[in-house]
Amino acid sequence: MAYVVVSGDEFLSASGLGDWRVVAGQAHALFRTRDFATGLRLVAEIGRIAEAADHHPDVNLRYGVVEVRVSTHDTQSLTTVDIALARAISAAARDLGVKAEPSSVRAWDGR
Ligand SMILES: C[C@H](O)[C@H](O)[C@H]1CNC2=NC(N)=NC(=O)C2=N1
Repeated sequence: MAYVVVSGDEFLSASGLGDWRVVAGQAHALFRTRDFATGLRLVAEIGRIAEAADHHPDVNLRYGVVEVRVSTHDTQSLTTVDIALARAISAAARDLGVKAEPSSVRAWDGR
């Protein structure tokens, strides 16, 4: 795929990405899901979105929390595809009544 690379600032200034923060070149969101079942539903929806787009985030499911990290592996950067994926993930969370907590975003291990 011909990716269009964007900087962290360009990613964050795209519309509809208020849930997201950029840490070490990757975009992160943290969703407070309140319980495990809601977290599982959000992860399932993220999986459906990722497979449809053939673009896959990293996901960390815990009790009450789903952390999501997005970047493009092929370019080792953020791209316009990450913008679309992040928007779709935020919309899925909103549809489930799940709120993001950008102030709690942190970097986590592994790429
Ligand atoms: C062949 C396939 O299209 C590629 O490997 C896709 C799959 N999913 C992907 N997901 C992400 N996040 N970055 C990629 O570069 C990527 N590449």
